[in-house]
Amino acid sequence: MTADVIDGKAFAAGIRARVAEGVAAFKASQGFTPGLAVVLVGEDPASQVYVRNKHRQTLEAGMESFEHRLPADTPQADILALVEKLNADPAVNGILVQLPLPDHVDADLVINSVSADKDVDGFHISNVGRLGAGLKAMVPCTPLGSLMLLRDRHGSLSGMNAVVLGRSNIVGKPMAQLLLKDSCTVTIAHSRTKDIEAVCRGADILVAAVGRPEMVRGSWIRPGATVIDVGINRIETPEGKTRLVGDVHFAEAMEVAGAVTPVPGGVGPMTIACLLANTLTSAHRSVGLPDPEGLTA
Ligand SMILES: Nc1nc(=O)c2c([nH]1)NC[C@@H]1CN(c3ccc(C(=O)N[C@@H](CCC(=O)O)C(=O)O)cc3)C=[N+]21
Repeated sequence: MTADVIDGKAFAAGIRARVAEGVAAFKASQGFTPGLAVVLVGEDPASQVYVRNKHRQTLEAGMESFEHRLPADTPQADILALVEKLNADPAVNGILVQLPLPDHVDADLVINSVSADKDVDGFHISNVGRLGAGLKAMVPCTPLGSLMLLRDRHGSLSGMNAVVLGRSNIVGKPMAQLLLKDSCTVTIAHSRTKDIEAVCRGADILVAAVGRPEMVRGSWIRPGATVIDVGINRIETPEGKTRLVGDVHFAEAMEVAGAVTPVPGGVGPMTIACLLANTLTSAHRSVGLPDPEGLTA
Protein backbone atom coordinates (compact mmCIF):
# COMPACT_ATOMS: atom_id res chain seq x y z
CA MET A 1 0.00 0.00 0.00
CA THR A 2 1.20 3.51 -0.70
CA ALA A 3 0.03 6.45 1.35
CA ASP A 4 -1.35 9.67 -0.10
CA VAL A 5 1.07 12.57 0.01
CA ILE A 6 -0.65 15.60 1.53
CA ASP A 7 0.28 18.57 -0.63
CA GLY A 8 0.77 21.30 1.97
CA LYS A 9 2.36 23.57 -0.59
CA ALA A 10 -0.74 23.56 -2.80
CA PHE A 11 -3.09 23.80 0.17
CA ALA A 12 -1.12 26.76 1.53
CA ALA A 13 -1.36 28.51 -1.84
CA GLY A 14 -5.15 28.14 -1.62
CA ILE A 15 -5.18 29.62 1.89
CA ARG A 16 -3.04 32.54 0.75
CA ALA A 17 -5.41 33.18 -2.15
CA ARG A 18 -8.31 33.32 0.32
CA VAL A 19 -6.34 35.64 2.56
CA ALA A 20 -5.65 37.88 -0.45
CA GLU A 21 -9.39 38.04 -1.22
CA GLY A 22 -10.07 38.85 2.41
CA VAL A 23 -7.42 41.57 2.41
CA ALA A 24 -8.91 43.16 -0.73
CA ALA A 25 -12.38 43.16 0.82
CA PHE A 26 -10.99 44.56 4.07
CA LYS A 27 -9.24 47.41 2.28
CA ALA A 28 -12.40 48.24 0.34
CA SER A 29 -14.59 48.38 3.45
CA GLN A 30 -12.14 49.80 6.00
CA GLY A 31 -9.92 52.07 3.89
CA PHE A 32 -6.63 50.76 5.25
CA THR A 33 -4.29 47.84 4.57
CA PRO A 34 -3.59 45.13 7.16
CA GLY A 35 0.11 45.08 8.11
CA LEU A 36 2.50 42.51 9.55
CA ALA A 37 5.68 43.52 11.38
CA VAL A 38 8.52 41.05 11.79
CA VAL A 39 11.36 41.60 14.24
CA LEU A 40 14.53 39.61 13.58
CA VAL A 41 17.40 39.90 16.06
CA GLY A 42 20.68 38.46 14.84
CA GLU A 43 21.41 36.15 11.95
CA ASP A 44 20.03 32.68 12.75
CA PRO A 45 20.24 30.98 9.32
CA ALA A 46 17.02 28.94 9.72
CA SER A 47 15.20 32.15 10.50
CA GLN A 48 16.61 33.91 7.42
CA VAL A 49 14.87 31.65 4.88
CA TYR A 50 11.64 31.88 6.81
CA VAL A 51 11.76 35.68 7.02
CA ARG A 52 12.47 36.02 3.31
CA ASN A 53 9.55 33.77 2.25
CA LYS A 54 7.26 35.45 4.70
CA HIS A 55 8.05 38.96 3.49
CA ARG A 56 7.36 38.02 -0.14
CA GLN A 57 4.14 36.17 0.62
CA THR A 58 2.85 38.99 2.85
CA LEU A 59 3.20 41.43 -0.03
CA GLU A 60 1.64 38.95 -2.47
CA ALA A 61 -1.42 38.74 -0.21
CA GLY A 62 -1.79 42.51 -0.52
CA MET A 63 -0.70 43.29 3.02
CA GLU A 64 1.97 45.65 4.28
CA SER A 65 5.17 44.01 5.49
CA PHE A 66 7.41 45.84 7.95
CA GLU A 67 10.77 44.21 8.57
CA HIS A 68 12.95 45.19 11.52
CA ARG A 69 16.39 43.60 11.45
CA LEU A 70 18.45 44.27 14.55
CA PRO A 71 22.03 43.25 15.30
CA ALA A 72 22.57 40.18 17.52
CA ASP A 73 23.91 42.36 20.37
CA THR A 74 20.90 44.69 20.52
CA PRO A 75 20.10 45.41 24.19
CA GLN A 76 16.87 43.90 25.46
CA ALA A 77 15.55 47.34 26.33
CA ASP A 78 15.82 48.40 22.68
CA ILE A 79 13.88 45.33 21.55
CA LEU A 80 11.17 46.06 24.11
CA ALA A 81 11.04 49.69 22.97
CA LEU A 82 10.55 48.62 19.35
CA VAL A 83 7.77 46.23 20.35
CA GLU A 84 6.06 49.05 22.27
CA LYS A 85 6.22 51.24 19.19
CA LEU A 86 4.70 48.49 17.04
CA ASN A 87 1.99 47.82 19.65
CA ALA A 88 0.96 51.48 19.35
CA ASP A 89 1.18 51.68 15.54
CA PRO A 90 -2.29 51.46 13.92
CA ALA A 91 -0.71 50.34 10.61
CA VAL A 92 0.54 47.18 12.32
CA ASN A 93 -2.06 44.44 12.90
CA GLY A 94 0.33 41.57 13.48
CA ILE A 95 3.68 41.41 15.26
CA LEU A 96 6.05 38.45 15.06
CA VAL A 97 9.30 38.40 17.00
CA GLN A 98 11.39 35.75 15.35
CA LEU A 99 12.66 32.97 17.63
CA PRO A 100 15.19 31.99 18.79
CA LEU A 101 16.33 35.26 20.37
CA PRO A 102 19.96 35.72 21.45
CA ASP A 103 20.90 34.42 24.91
CA HIS A 104 21.13 37.84 26.55
CA VAL A 105 17.44 38.42 25.82
CA ASP A 106 14.61 37.08 28.01
CA ALA A 107 12.43 35.57 25.27
CA ASP A 108 9.38 35.14 27.53
CA LEU A 109 9.54 38.78 28.55
CA VAL A 110 9.70 39.94 24.92
CA ILE A 111 6.93 37.58 23.76
CA ASN A 112 4.64 38.80 26.53
CA SER A 113 5.38 42.44 25.75
CA VAL A 114 3.67 42.04 22.37
CA SER A 115 0.05 43.16 22.52
CA ALA A 116 -2.01 39.95 22.80
CA ASP A 117 -4.32 41.24 20.06
CA LYS A 118 -1.40 41.61 17.63
CA ASP A 119 0.29 38.38 18.68
CA VAL A 120 -0.05 36.50 15.38
CA ASP A 121 2.28 33.75 16.63
CA GLY A 122 -0.17 32.97 19.45
CA PHE A 123 2.70 32.73 21.94
CA HIS A 124 1.53 35.43 24.39
CA ILE A 125 0.55 33.94 27.73
CA SER A 126 -3.00 35.28 27.43
CA ASN A 127 -3.44 33.58 24.04
CA VAL A 128 -2.00 30.36 25.48
CA GLY A 129 -4.54 30.58 28.30
CA ARG A 130 -7.42 31.54 26.03
CA LEU A 131 -6.75 28.57 23.73
CA GLY A 132 -6.59 26.24 26.73
CA ALA A 133 -9.85 27.63 28.07
CA GLY A 134 -11.60 27.30 24.71
CA LEU A 135 -11.95 31.08 24.25
CA LYS A 136 -11.29 33.10 21.11
CA ALA A 137 -7.50 33.38 20.79
CA MET A 138 -4.71 33.92 18.32
CA VAL A 139 -3.68 30.33 17.51
CA PRO A 140 -0.04 29.37 16.80
CA CYS A 141 0.55 29.06 13.05
CA THR A 142 2.07 25.58 12.74
CA PRO A 143 -0.63 23.84 14.79
CA LEU A 144 -3.34 25.83 13.00
CA GLY A 145 -1.95 24.84 9.60
CA SER A 146 -1.70 21.21 10.67
CA LEU A 147 -5.30 21.29 11.89
CA MET A 148 -6.47 22.69 8.55
CA LEU A 149 -4.78 19.80 6.71
CA LEU A 150 -6.38 17.26 9.06
CA ARG A 151 -9.85 18.76 8.75
CA ASP A 152 -9.50 18.84 4.98
CA ARG A 153 -8.70 15.13 4.91
CA HIS A 154 -11.11 13.84 7.53
CA GLY A 155 -13.89 16.40 7.84
CA SER A 156 -14.76 15.74 11.48
CA LEU A 157 -11.92 14.59 13.76
CA SER A 158 -14.38 13.66 16.52
CA GLY A 159 -13.44 10.52 18.43
CA MET A 160 -10.17 9.94 16.61
CA ASN A 161 -7.09 8.89 18.58
CA ALA A 162 -4.49 11.63 18.14
CA VAL A 163 -0.93 11.32 19.36
CA VAL A 164 1.23 14.44 19.46
CA LEU A 165 4.90 13.63 19.66
CA GLY A 166 6.63 16.57 21.37
CA ARG A 167 5.54 18.94 24.12
CA SER A 168 6.91 22.33 23.07
CA ASN A 169 4.99 25.52 23.71
CA ILE A 170 5.27 26.38 20.01
CA VAL A 171 3.82 23.20 18.52
CA GLY A 172 3.15 20.19 20.76
CA LYS A 173 1.03 21.77 23.47
CA PRO A 174 -1.11 24.05 21.27
CA MET A 175 -1.56 21.20 18.74
CA ALA A 176 -2.89 19.00 21.52
CA GLN A 177 -5.31 21.76 22.58
CA LEU A 178 -6.65 22.15 19.05
CA LEU A 179 -7.11 18.40 18.59
CA LEU A 180 -8.90 18.22 21.94
CA LYS A 181 -11.16 21.09 20.89
CA ASP A 182 -12.03 19.05 17.77
CA SER A 183 -12.98 16.15 20.09
CA CYS A 184 -10.02 13.87 19.49
CA THR A 185 -8.74 11.61 22.25
CA VAL A 186 -5.34 13.21 22.69
CA THR A 187 -2.08 11.77 23.98
CA ILE A 188 1.06 13.86 24.26
CA ALA A 189 4.14 11.64 23.97
CA HIS A 190 7.71 12.82 24.59
CA SER A 191 11.24 11.77 25.43
CA ARG A 192 10.22 10.20 28.74
CA THR A 193 7.20 8.32 27.41
CA LYS A 194 7.36 4.57 28.05
CA ASP A 195 7.15 2.41 24.92
CA ILE A 196 6.68 5.45 22.72
CA GLU A 197 6.51 3.25 19.66
CA ALA A 198 3.44 1.40 20.93
CA VAL A 199 1.81 4.69 21.96
CA CYS A 200 2.31 6.07 18.47
CA ARG A 201 0.97 2.88 16.93
CA GLY A 202 -2.36 3.62 18.62
CA ALA A 203 -2.75 6.86 16.69
CA ASP A 204 -5.29 7.49 13.93
CA ILE A 205 -3.60 10.89 13.72
CA LEU A 206 0.11 11.17 14.49
CA VAL A 207 1.69 14.62 14.70
CA ALA A 208 5.49 14.51 14.97
CA ALA A 209 7.09 17.65 16.38
CA VAL A 210 10.29 16.67 18.15
CA GLY A 211 13.08 17.95 15.91
CA ARG A 212 14.81 14.58 15.55
CA PRO A 213 15.51 13.59 11.97
CA GLU A 214 13.51 10.53 10.83
CA MET A 215 12.81 9.36 14.38
CA VAL A 216 9.37 7.97 13.54
CA ARG A 217 9.83 4.69 11.67
CA GLY A 218 7.29 2.70 9.72
CA SER A 219 6.81 0.32 12.65
CA TRP A 220 5.57 3.23 14.80
CA ILE A 221 2.66 3.94 12.49
CA ARG A 222 -0.79 2.39 12.54
CA PRO A 223 -1.79 1.15 9.07
CA GLY A 224 -3.90 3.83 7.38
CA ALA A 225 -3.04 6.57 9.90
CA THR A 226 -2.65 10.21 8.93
CA VAL A 227 0.85 11.44 9.71
CA ILE A 228 1.63 15.14 10.06
CA ASP A 229 5.38 15.75 10.03
CA VAL A 230 6.22 19.10 11.62
CA GLY A 231 9.99 18.54 11.74
CA ILE A 232 12.30 20.47 9.45
CA ASN A 233 15.82 19.07 9.95
CA ARG A 234 18.80 19.78 7.75
CA ILE A 235 21.02 16.68 7.54
CA GLU A 236 24.22 15.79 5.70
CA THR A 237 23.99 13.31 2.86
CA PRO A 238 26.74 10.71 2.26
CA GLU A 239 27.83 12.93 -0.67
CA GLY A 240 28.55 15.77 1.76
CA LYS A 241 25.58 17.89 0.70
CA THR A 242 22.66 18.81 2.93
CA ARG A 243 18.98 18.05 2.58
CA LEU A 244 15.81 18.63 4.55
CA VAL A 245 14.13 15.73 6.31
CA GLY A 246 11.25 15.58 8.76
CA ASP A 247 10.85 13.85 12.10
CA VAL A 248 9.28 10.95 10.18
CA HIS A 249 11.08 8.42 8.00
CA PHE A 250 9.13 9.38 4.91
CA ALA A 251 9.77 6.30 2.73
CA GLU A 252 8.80 3.91 5.52
CA ALA A 253 5.77 5.98 6.46
CA MET A 254 4.58 5.86 2.85
CA GLU A 255 4.43 2.05 3.11
CA VAL A 256 2.15 2.02 6.15
CA ALA A 257 0.25 5.28 6.62
CA GLY A 258 -2.91 6.41 4.86
CA ALA A 259 -1.52 9.89 4.30
CA VAL A 260 1.72 11.71 5.07
CA THR A 261 2.88 15.31 4.83
CA PRO A 262 6.24 15.64 3.05
CA VAL A 263 9.23 17.76 4.10
CA PRO A 264 9.66 20.17 2.46
CA GLY A 265 6.26 21.02 1.00
CA GLY A 266 4.04 19.93 3.89
CA VAL A 267 3.53 21.79 7.13
CA GLY A 268 6.18 24.50 6.48
CA PRO A 269 4.24 26.40 3.82
CA MET A 270 1.07 26.07 5.94
CA THR A 271 2.85 27.85 8.79
CA ILE A 272 3.45 30.94 6.68
CA ALA A 273 -0.06 30.82 5.16
CA CYS A 274 -1.52 30.75 8.68
CA LEU A 275 0.64 33.66 9.75
CA LEU A 276 -0.99 35.71 6.99
CA ALA A 277 -4.41 34.33 7.95
CA ASN A 278 -3.82 35.35 11.58
CA THR A 279 -2.81 38.85 10.51
CA LEU A 280 -6.07 39.22 8.59
CA THR A 281 -7.98 37.82 11.57
CA SER A 282 -6.28 40.34 13.84
CA ALA A 283 -7.19 43.18 11.46
CA HIS A 284 -10.83 42.01 11.45
CA ARG A 285 -10.99 41.89 15.23
CA SER A 286 -9.37 45.34 15.52
CA VAL A 287 -12.34 46.93 13.72
CA GLY A 288 -15.04 44.65 15.15
CA LEU A 289 -15.59 42.56 12.00
CA PRO A 290 -16.40 38.83 12.40
CA ASP A 291 -13.46 36.47 11.89
CA PRO A 292 -12.67 35.72 8.23
CA GLU A 293 -14.44 32.53 7.06
CA GLY A 294 -12.45 29.28 7.20
CA LEU A 295 -9.16 30.85 8.29
CA THR A 296 -9.41 30.35 12.04
CA ALA A 297 -9.63 27.39 14.41
N1 LIG B 1 8.28 33.67 16.21
C1 LIG B 1 8.52 32.68 15.35
N2 LIG B 1 7.49 32.10 14.70
C2 LIG B 1 7.72 31.10 13.80
O1 LIG B 1 6.75 30.55 13.23
C3 LIG B 1 9.07 30.69 13.55
C4 LIG B 1 10.10 31.34 14.24
N3 LIG B 1 9.79 32.32 15.14
N4 LIG B 1 11.40 31.02 14.05
C5 LIG B 1 11.79 30.09 13.01
C6 LIG B 1 10.73 29.04 12.80
C7 LIG B 1 10.88 28.29 11.50
N5 LIG B 1 9.65 28.48 10.77
C8 LIG B 1 9.43 28.00 9.47
C9 LIG B 1 8.27 28.26 8.77
C10 LIG B 1 8.10 27.82 7.47
C11 LIG B 1 9.09 27.09 6.84
C12 LIG B 1 8.88 26.64 5.44
O2 LIG B 1 8.08 27.16 4.69
N6 LIG B 1 9.67 25.61 5.00
C13 LIG B 1 9.64 25.07 3.65
C14 LIG B 1 11.04 24.79 3.15
C15 LIG B 1 12.02 25.91 3.32
C16 LIG B 1 13.42 25.48 2.94
O3 LIG B 1 13.60 24.98 1.81
O4 LIG B 1 14.31 25.62 3.79
C17 LIG B 1 8.92 23.74 3.60
O5 LIG B 1 8.84 23.07 4.64
O6 LIG B 1 8.47 23.36 2.53
C18 LIG B 1 10.24 26.80 7.53
C19 LIG B 1 10.40 27.26 8.83
C20 LIG B 1 8.86 29.32 11.49
N7 LIG B 1 9.41 29.69 12.65
